[in-house]
Amino acid sequence: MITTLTINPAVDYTVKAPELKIGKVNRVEFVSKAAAGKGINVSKGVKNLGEETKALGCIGGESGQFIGGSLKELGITTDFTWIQDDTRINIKVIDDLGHETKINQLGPKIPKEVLEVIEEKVISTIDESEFIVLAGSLPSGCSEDFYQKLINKIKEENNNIKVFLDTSQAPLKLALEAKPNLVKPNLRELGEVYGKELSVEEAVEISKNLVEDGIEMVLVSLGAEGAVLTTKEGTLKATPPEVDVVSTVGAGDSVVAAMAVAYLNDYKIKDMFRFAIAMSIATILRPGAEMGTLEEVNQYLDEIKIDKLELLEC
Ligand SMILES: Nc1ncnc2c1ncn2[C@@H]1O[C@H](COP(=O)(O)OP(=O)(O)OP(=O)(O)O)[C@@H](O)[C@H]1O
Ligand SMILES: O=P(O)(O)OC[C@@]1(O)O[C@H](CO)[C@@H](O)[C@@H]1O
Repeated sequence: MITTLTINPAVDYTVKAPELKIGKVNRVEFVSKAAAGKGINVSKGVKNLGEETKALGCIGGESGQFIGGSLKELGITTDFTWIQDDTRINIKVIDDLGHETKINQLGPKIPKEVLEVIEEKVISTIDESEFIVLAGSLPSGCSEDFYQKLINKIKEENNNIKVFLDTSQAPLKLALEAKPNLVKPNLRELGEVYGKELSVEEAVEISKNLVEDGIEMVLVSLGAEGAVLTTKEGTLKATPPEVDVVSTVGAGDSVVAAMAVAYLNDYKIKDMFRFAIAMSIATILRPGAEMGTLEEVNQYLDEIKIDKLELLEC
């Protein structure tokens, strides 16, 4: 089973403002409302790809109830911890120029006792999980080393379990020291950790160092340019086909979901990467944070170009 933790879930409202005007009244067309947050999106993706998943995290208020209800409808097992304050609402604004403006709230403060309960739930799921995916920002109340400490605890409990991490800024920087099995920053997020804007070549160099330090797989996503995946076997570059994007929200999460599913099913690295990038194409052709389906992924597999970056091989 693939367990996900979303410590800062969200209800995503996606709206269309054909010509978004800053500082003016914008009349928008409502597109969708979805249970989201990075780990929850990963669970939705895993479920669509036919594997068992359980979503952990903390939710509160009406938005929390909406998330619980939506995941139940999708047939996803959950074990959320309730908090007093409302789960945040994130707004995604799509315009006719193809921009997606993302307005993400910080999220409610999580009491210390709730964090302890969540940690216990993560640890107690270890025996029934092959993977634990930790994903998304940390809300206030959570110290920046939350993921780092949690990964250390998980690994102490059972070193065979695979931990996939998708976060950014200080929580990512600190958690790299705990050596999760997979990290999936985008190019900007990786640059933030190293304090500069990175070229793809520099990102690959950093990825190689991280792999040498003991992180099994480093996948740096590059938006429309695809992604680079570095493992002990070397570095691969995936190039997706050009498509008419509906919404890129959750594209990165769909990559994480598909990597976990492919890993669980013993795919070879190249096939795993192709599967994950095909999943991202299936996802960006759907509105809001909707994830692609297995049938759609199979349609795009042959359209993903995978190259070995020979000069940069580990
Ligand atoms: N415009 C696009 N055209 C084709 N593929 C895209 C496009 N945008 C994203 N993708 C695919 O989705 C994958 C993940 O996208 P991206 O790098 O934007 O992730 P991300 O920043 O983590 O996204 P998010 O945080 O919204 O989940 C890319 O590696 C690529 O395969
Ligand atoms: O604020 P965070 O936790 O970094 O990201 C939250 C979020 O932007 O990530 C998902 C897309 O990846 C959205 O569903 C959600 O609104």
